[in-house]
This record gives sequence, structure tokens and C-alpha cells, in this order.
Amino acid sequence: MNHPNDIQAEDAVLSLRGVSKKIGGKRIVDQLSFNVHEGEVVGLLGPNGAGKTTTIRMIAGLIQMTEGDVFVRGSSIRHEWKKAIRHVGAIIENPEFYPYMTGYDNLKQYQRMNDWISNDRINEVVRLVGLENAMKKKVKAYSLGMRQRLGIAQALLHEPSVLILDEPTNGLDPAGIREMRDYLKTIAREEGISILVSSHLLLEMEQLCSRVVVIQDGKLVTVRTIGENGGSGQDDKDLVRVMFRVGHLEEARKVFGNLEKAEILKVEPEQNELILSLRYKDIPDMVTALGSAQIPIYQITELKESLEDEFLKWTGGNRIA
Ligand SMILES: Nc1ncnc2c1ncn2[C@@H]1O[C@H](COP(=O)(O)OP(=O)(O)OP(=O)(O)O)[C@@H](O)[C@H]1O
Repeated sequence: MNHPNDIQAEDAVLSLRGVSKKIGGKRIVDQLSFNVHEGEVVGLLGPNGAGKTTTIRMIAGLIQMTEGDVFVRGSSIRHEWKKAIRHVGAIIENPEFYPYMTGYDNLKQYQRMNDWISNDRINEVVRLVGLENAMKKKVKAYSLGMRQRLGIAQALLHEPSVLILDEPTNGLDPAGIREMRDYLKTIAREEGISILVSSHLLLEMEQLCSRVVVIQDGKLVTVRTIGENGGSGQDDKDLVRVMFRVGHLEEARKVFGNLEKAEILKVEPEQNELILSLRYKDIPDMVTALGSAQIPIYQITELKESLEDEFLKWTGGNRIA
């Protein structure tokens, strides 16, 4: 299993180190550490009340941390706020716009307050979020999805290194959710920007993110890589469960029993199957050992649990999606 500390913080765009938030004696966020790397879309996943919004508000510098620190491109949110926050684009809750102004005029208004933003950049972010044809419309006529995308466009204007979004698909219909997902993926790819997005919807995270950070009761439960097929990622050192269907079950059991590298989890005599726990990189050694003992192998299958199965286990059965 990937552990957040396995990843060197030096090459992280965003790094949380031991971040905690206490309110009224209660730890709402508890010693949270994880990293987000360049161009990565990372999901902050957890059931309602897990502490996602509080975490995101601390990253964006909107509320103070009780302990720990957040580094953005190496600058501390606590001690070098201005330098750190320059690299952050965030949408927290609903973005505020002037409803009687057009989308374009809203972005121009933002440009006036940050006069180094060029007109070209405005056009670029408008294209990135697919609002080219809506720029002359008043914001009050925008759908929720369009408003969210205008919010993302505004958050991108100052060319941040990391974009932080709190539940951006809340209230969107399925088509709007799919659109948002496609735009976020495009933005990460084309801008080389890192995105941290919170959600309580597992399926949504599996479809959008390359990694998910799972939290529960303010604590980190696990960090998982999402495989291309939507399953869990695989590292040579990861422990995996593998089913071997063999010709001579008892002999195979003895062979495995003598090997330190594998642990027999289950024996299914009727199917001639053994289920082992071992490191991914040791699977070929198992095959060699069975071959040397002249035990026929009919099938080898890695038994994968879906992220959902695992999530239910981690959170003690609290379904999140
Ligand atoms: N200002 C506050 N005072 C007291 N308790 C708070 C405060 N802010 C948050 N909490 C509590 O902290 C916990 C985490 O809240 P938070 O909003 O961060 O969770 P969340 O994961 O974003 O949940 P949701 O998906 O429901 O928004 C909740 O139990 C919430 O009631």
C-alpha cells in the first residue's frame, strides 16, 4: 500500500505536514499529511463530516491551522502566506459573481484588481472551461454548471500551480458532472496544474483522479492510486492476494508452507485453489517453486477488491456513494 511518506515532499507542489484543526476542544482534522504532485488530480475523499471542507479551507489560508503546516511550491502557508497563496487557485463554496454583468465583464473585473493578467489569459481560461459562447451572457442566466466553470476560469486567471475545489459537482446533474470531469482533466493536462478536489462520491473520484486521499473523522485512512481500469494501483512492494489453481493441492500447500515469502490465507479443496498473500514481485518465484516440485498450475489470478469494498472496510461500513 502506498504510504504518503513514501513520496518525497521536495517534488510536491502541495504538501500537508501534520495538519490539525481543533475547534472547541475537538480535533476536526487530525495530523493530516499528504502530497500532491505536478499535473496530478488528487481526490480528497470521505463521508460527510470527515473534515474535507475544513482541510481545504486551511490549505487555502481561509482558516488557521492548530498544528502542522501546508507548503505550496515549498512556501509555508503559515509563515510565507503571500508567497504560498500566489500559487493557489481555489473555489470554496459557491463562487461569487455580479449576476447582472456578463461572464466576460466579471473576469475583466477580476483583471482590474490584478492588472498583470492579460486579455490573452482571459481568452485562454475561457477556452479551457468551454465558455467561449457564453461570455456575452449575463451570469444570472448561467446554469449552475456554467457558474462553476466561470469560477474555475477566474481561479485560473493568475496561473496558479494548484487548483483546489470543494465538492465542485454538488448540485450538478449527471451531464454537468461529466462535463466538469472532462474540463478538470483537460485543465490538469493542458496547464500542467495540480488539482485537489474533495468529494464524498467514490465513483466520481475514481473517474476523475489518479490518486485519492481517504479521510475519516479528520484522520488519514489511506492514499490509493487509481489504476487505469478503475482498480487499485500496483507497486512491486505491495502485498497482493493471489489465487493459485493447481493439480496437487496438498503438495502445493507444503511448497508454499515452506516459503517465507508467502502466507496461505485460504485453502479451497473442492476447487483445488489456494489463496496466498504475497508481494507482487514474488509471484514469479511462486511459479518457479511449483514448477520445481512438478505441480501443474492451471490458473493464477490476482484477487482485487474494489476501492468501494475497501472504503466500506476502512470506514466501518459507512457507505459514501
Ligand atoms: N466552526 C466549526 N465549529 C464546530 N464544528 C465544526 C466547525 N466546522 C466544522 N465542524 C465540524 O467538523 C466536522 C468536519 O466538518 P467538515 O465540513 O470539514 O466536513 P466535510 O468532510 O467537508 O463534510 P461535508 O461533506 O458534510 O461538507 C463536522 O463534524 C463539523 O460539524
